[in-house]
Amino acid sequence: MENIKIGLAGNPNVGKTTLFNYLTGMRQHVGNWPGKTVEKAEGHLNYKGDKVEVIDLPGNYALTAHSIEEIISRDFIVDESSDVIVNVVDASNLERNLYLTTQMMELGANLIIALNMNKFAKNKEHNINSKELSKLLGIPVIEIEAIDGTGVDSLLDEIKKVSSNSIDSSKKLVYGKELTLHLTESYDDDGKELLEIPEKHNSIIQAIEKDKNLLDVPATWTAIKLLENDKIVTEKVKASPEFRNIFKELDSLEKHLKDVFGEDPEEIIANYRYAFIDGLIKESVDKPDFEKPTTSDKIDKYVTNRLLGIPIFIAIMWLTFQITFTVAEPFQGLIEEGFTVLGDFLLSTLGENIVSSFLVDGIIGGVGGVLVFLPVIFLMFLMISILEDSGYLARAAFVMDKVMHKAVGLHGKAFIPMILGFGCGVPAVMATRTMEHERDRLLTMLIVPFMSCTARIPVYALFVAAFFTANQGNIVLSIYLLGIAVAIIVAAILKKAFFKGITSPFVMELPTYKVPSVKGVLIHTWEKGYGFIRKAGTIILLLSILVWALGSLPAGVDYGTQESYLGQIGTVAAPVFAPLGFGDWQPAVALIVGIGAKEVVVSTFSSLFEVSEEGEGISNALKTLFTPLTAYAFMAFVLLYVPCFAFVGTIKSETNSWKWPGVLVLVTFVTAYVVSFLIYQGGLLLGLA
Ligand SMILES: Nc1nc2c(ncn2[C@@H]2O[C@H](COP(=O)(O)OP(=O)(O)OP(=O)(O)O)[C@@H](O)[C@H]2O)c(=O)[nH]1
Ligand SMILES: [Mg+2]
Repeated sequence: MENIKIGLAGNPNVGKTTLFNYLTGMRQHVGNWPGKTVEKAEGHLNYKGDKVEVIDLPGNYALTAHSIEEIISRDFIVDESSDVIVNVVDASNLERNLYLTTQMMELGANLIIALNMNKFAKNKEHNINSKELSKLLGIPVIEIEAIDGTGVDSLLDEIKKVSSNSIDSSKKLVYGKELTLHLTESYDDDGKELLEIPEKHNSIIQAIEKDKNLLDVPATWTAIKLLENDKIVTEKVKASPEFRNIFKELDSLEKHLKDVFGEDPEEIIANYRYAFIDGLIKESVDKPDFEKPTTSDKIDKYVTNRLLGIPIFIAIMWLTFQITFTVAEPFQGLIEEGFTVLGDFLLSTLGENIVSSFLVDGIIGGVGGVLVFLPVIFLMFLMISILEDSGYLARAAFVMDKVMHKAVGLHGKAFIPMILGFGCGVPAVMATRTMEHERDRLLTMLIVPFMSCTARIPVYALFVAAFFTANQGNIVLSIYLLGIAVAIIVAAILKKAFFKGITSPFVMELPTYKVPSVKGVLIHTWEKGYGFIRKAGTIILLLSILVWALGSLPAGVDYGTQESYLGQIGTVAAPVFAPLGFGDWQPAVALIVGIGAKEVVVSTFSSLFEVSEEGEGISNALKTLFTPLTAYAFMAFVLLYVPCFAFVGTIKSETNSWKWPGVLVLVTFVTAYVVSFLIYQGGLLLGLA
């Protein structure tokens, strides 16, 4: 029994994780937009008596040192003792995909190409001769269909073959006479001198070859990376005793290339890569001279249209909320009734004492108060999963990108994280890893929390049911749009004040539309929904118990009254919120505990009111504290202030300092305060009180 370690590498959104899941039977996140996988995942399978370890890598277009996920993939190929790299390639975008392939070939990786999405290539009338392609590249090319496992057995057979008989994939790579002369290594694999290279021509290679420590990667690769100004490789070479000589040769080669081509070395290398790919495609792919617009192109003519894009985006969100709130309502009522019956039963059997108060006020009031919104949350996740898997979510990001790039100058790659922020801010922050510039990345992290995450939905659901019964969906839509508008404004201000500088343009790739599979959508919905249930059983439960304890102490007070510790804390904090329209102690307490997790705003209210308003329901209790205007200001505050502990913690771990979490807390709190203030005071002026 052998142990074979393989890595799945390739462009974003080509089906690496789909193949990984098929191979390992695991359930890593798959979705129809680029940049889902940001960390590598590991799994394994047994195939014909061998153990195959599989590593799913984040997608990338290049192997430069520009962003974290590129470095992860590169380090994997360079450092880890993998046996085979399976390059998953989208057959319908062969040209672009092969650009990464050439860079892995520069590394001499032991490569196999898994040609995926062949159906989409056929739809475009691209006929790929994979045998020819394989011959030209000097590496095996296997056609697969990752989604149903077609061809996966042949792929595994090939992996087994190649793992014990490795291929030097750099062999067939040619970069024109000029570069080839300068970048060819002096010795071949067997240590035989390659005599045909004229003397002095490959002197940079010879200089690199003098330091054995630099030879864990091909010397040619190091030279290319030096020419490309790669930060990490440059640092590594600087540490070499040979560095003076190497940089001297680099300088003279750079000058030479500039003289000959009149371009930067980086461009020259890219041009050569494309020329190589161009040749490959001409030889091995038969495609029509004029590409017919695909169905995706036809849909995109409207969906990403300059004028229609935003109205369509808003219309889809509107529909999402209408469906969510209308369908969820009856189910919500059922769960509510269930908890009421359970509470009454506990009270009648246990009588009024500390135990029944703990169970009824603390647990049922707290956790139950949030679980009531399970149907809304699940429906919302269902809708998001459908939008995500169909490919629309990437379009939404694209449409927002156009607006924000013009208005704010924010980097295009910021939009996937922002759209993800509608689900949960934590993965959204992780997704900022694809951004090259630290400044863009930090700015994006600071505005992601304004995208309304699902944890806030219970708060909206509670308030719209009480104050805006007839327009629930519309009001929630307006809150979401408010979040987007605030994100744009805050980004513009921060950018002007602290994050000056030009942002590099970025062309966002739009995945092909797909009819989402029922199974895929249900799996996604469940994965997200399960996260909510787990949260109810952990942080929400803990904070509910804390609220209950503070509401019951000091000994002898009536639960949840102003005399309790909870009431005292709220009374001290309440004046801060008075200018925003909600100056009572209960909202103040709810907001304070809600810093832990937004759902706890709801659990706190339900825990406080379930008893004091016996049977009247929490809606009626809220009506004594809020008017529709102050309720709206309160929802806006919940939308905009510090998202939750988990978010702050993620910022801490992603930036490795306490500075940015501090900035985040400040920015979100100030923004929430200012916006709620404007809503309330503006509403008063308009006579909406
Ligand atoms: N029709 C079809 N769709 C596929 C196939 N393989 C993957 N997909 C779909 O393509 C999309 C992207 O798949 P992923 O596996 O998440 O892609 P990835 O390469 O891991 O993407 P990143 O993690 O972003 O780099 C998903 O919507 C998949 O369902 C395939 O063989 N046929
Ligand atoms: Mg993936």
